[in-house]
Amino acid sequence: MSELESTVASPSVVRRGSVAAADEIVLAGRPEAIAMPRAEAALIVVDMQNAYATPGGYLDLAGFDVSATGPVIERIASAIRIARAAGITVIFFQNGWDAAYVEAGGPGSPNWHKSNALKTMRQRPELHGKLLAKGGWDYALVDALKPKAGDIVLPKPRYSGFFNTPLDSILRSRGIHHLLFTGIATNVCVESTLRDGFFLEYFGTVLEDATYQAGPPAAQSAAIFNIETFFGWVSSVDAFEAACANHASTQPIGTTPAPSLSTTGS
Ligand SMILES: NC(=O)N/C=C\C(=O)O
Repeated sequence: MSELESTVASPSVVRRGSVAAADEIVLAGRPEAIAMPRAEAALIVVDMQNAYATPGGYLDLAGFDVSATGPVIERIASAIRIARAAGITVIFFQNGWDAAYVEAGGPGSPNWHKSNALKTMRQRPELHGKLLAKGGWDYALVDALKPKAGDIVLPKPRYSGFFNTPLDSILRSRGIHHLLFTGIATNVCVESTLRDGFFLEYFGTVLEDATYQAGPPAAQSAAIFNIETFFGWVSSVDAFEAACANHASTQPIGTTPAPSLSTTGS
């Protein structure tokens, strides 16, 4: 038993309410399995744009390694397929700004100083107007992950999907309390959105094999540690698929089996 496990006693399955809904799924995860009604869950696809996932896009041009994003794109495509088949709302985010970068903020905004896209464009003026600009290739979602009718697509101007977007009101109006996260980057926009969701009383779970970091592998590990330990739960695309395949379970509360998810692996 790890030091953390010995100090934090946990139930085997976390459930928001005390009653298991008929459409409940139980997702294997860490530090516990987590139960959620499908009608109260949304799959969040964070910033799967050429900027973040394609060679020649912003992250690549700014010096971040995006060579391993192919399998992540495939797993996100699987998660989207599973969610749609299970009737779970799918929400795509697209990060960026208007072509004149008014929404990015000027020197009075920390975003102007910290955004590596803006910094890259200042260093390489020939890129001005290309990175994360609405309407351009860099801003576009990758070809393999295109929204379908019924999905929701939200632009966002900062790392958190809750900031200056209608996400909270969209979720509240639909009675959604559980957010399943995929996308890039785990340690920036995924973690920022999951953290803000935590403060707004949303239960956040990251499907870790459907995410990828901006930076070294340690950035992924640290984000996953933070989420598992402080802000939410960690699961996988396979566990999501298994949970949705088993959603017809009629077991009464207290006897729900707690699927296990190994703490080793990606
Ligand atoms: N989508 C993200 O996580 N973005 C990370 C960095 C940036 O947008 O500059």
